[in-house]
Parts: sequence; structure tokens; C-alpha cells
Amino acid sequence: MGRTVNLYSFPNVDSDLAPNLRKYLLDAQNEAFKRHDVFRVAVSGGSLPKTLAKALLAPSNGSDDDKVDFSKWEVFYADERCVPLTHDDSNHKLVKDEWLDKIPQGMAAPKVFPIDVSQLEDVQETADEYEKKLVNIFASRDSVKLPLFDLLLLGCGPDGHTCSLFPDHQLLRESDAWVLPISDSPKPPAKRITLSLPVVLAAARIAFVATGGGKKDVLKQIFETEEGRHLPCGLVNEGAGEKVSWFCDQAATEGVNFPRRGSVI
Ligand SMILES: O=C(O)[C@H](O)[C@@H](O)[C@H](O)[C@H](O)COP(=O)(O)O
Repeated sequence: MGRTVNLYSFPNVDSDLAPNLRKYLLDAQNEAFKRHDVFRVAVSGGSLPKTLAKALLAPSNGSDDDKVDFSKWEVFYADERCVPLTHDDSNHKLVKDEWLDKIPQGMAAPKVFPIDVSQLEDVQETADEYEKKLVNIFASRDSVKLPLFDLLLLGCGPDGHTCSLFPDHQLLRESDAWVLPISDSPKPPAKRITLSLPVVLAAARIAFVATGGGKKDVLKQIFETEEGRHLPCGLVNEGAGEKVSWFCDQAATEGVNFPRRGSVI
């Protein structure tokens, strides 16, 4: 048996998953505001930014705990491709197009921390520069062992990868650096940077969003097999336990034996 994580499976994304994700995000936001008056979130690419926008840009129900306050959000990248920020492969471009640029005028915008693109050909340098940004925000490496994100919002690849941590890759064994370079990503583009597994596991909360029938096989593997527990997503489940929540739709979880199902609202 693996560790207990929170598993939510909704009939569909727009009318069920998104409002539940909104509730979860605002709980995390409000918890972080109480903790240190700022909400530090790291996001990945894939379909996540679009779902995030559906959750966050929906009208508020007016209650005190349903207020998004982007003015105190700091948004980082859980992983990024080493391409210019305007390139179609850029996660930052995706997040901008799908979410940030859709924030209505008059609503504050989050502070966003994209990668430094001045030395893209040098992945190590790009990773180091991003780590320096984190060090500046999360205090010095001397005083903080690991940056403590309030929330990580992650996807799950069909091979079980998350961030740019791929199955069996040596980066999974890295325990020192906060941000790692990868030059041989099995999924193009090959050059990327990614948060390390210890940084992922240190976050206060970790949410996976996995939707669509294409996720069924990998979810079955992650939740039902010993081998799946060693895939990157499985390692996050094992390492972070109840800090982890999975937001899935019915198409992704049909026939998958989730240890626990429920809804946030
Ligand atoms: O950098 C990448 O290759 C993608 O961002 C990737 O990590 C993505 O998050 C997952 O493959 C899930 O993708 P979907 O959310 O689109 O299923």
C-alpha cells in the first residue's frame, strides 16, 4: 500500500473540477496569506494553465474566503523549456496566453518569475540563474535548506513524468541543487530546467491536475502498481503523502482504483 494522498475525480472539468480546484486554490491562498501575507506558487505547462484560468477567473460567490487576490501572488515555474519567452514551446508563454493575459483589467496581476533567457544554450547557467532568483525570494541558501513553496501545481505526463523529472532519469537522485538542468529530455525540447524532487516534496501543498482519457493508463500504473510508485508522480505521492491532491476527471480515472475519492467543496 502506498501513502494516502487526496484524490478527487469529477464528472467534467468545466462544471465540477474547476470550481473544486478554485476552492482548493483559495484555501491554499488564504492559508499562505495567514502564514506570511504572500502566496508563492510554482506552475507547470501542459493543459494546466488553461484549467487554472477556468478556476481562478470565474466570478466570485462574494464570500470572504472566495476572493482571489493576485496582488499577493508570486508565480514561479516548476519547469521551463530553454527557449525564448515568446517561443511556442515556452511554458511562460503558455501561462501568459492561457491565464495571465486573461486577467480582467482592474484586477491586480500576480508577480511572475520567468527564467533568464540570456544564456539559453547553457542549461546549467539557466538553472543556476533561476535558483539564484529563488534564493533571493526565499532568503539565502545558508538560512533556508529548501525553498518552501505554498503550492506546486503540476501535470502528469503519460509516462509518469512531472515537472521535467522523467522516469529513471538521474535527476531524480539529485538532492543538493534546487533547480536542475536537463539536456536530454525524452520529450522535446531536450533542454529544460526543473525544480528538484526535494524542492517539490518540501512544498506546503502539491496539486496534480490530470484530465482526459489519455491519463487512464498512467494513473492505473501510479495508483495500482509497485512500478508506478517509482515513477516521478508516484515518488511525489510517496514522499509528500497527504500534502498531495489529485484533481482528475472521470475520463482519466475510469477503472482506476483510487484509494480515496471526494470533493473539496
Ligand atoms: O514540459 C512538458 O513537457 C509538459 O509541461 C508536461 O510536463 C505536462 O505538464 C505533462 O505532460 C502533462 O500534460 P497535460 O496536462 O497536457 O496532460
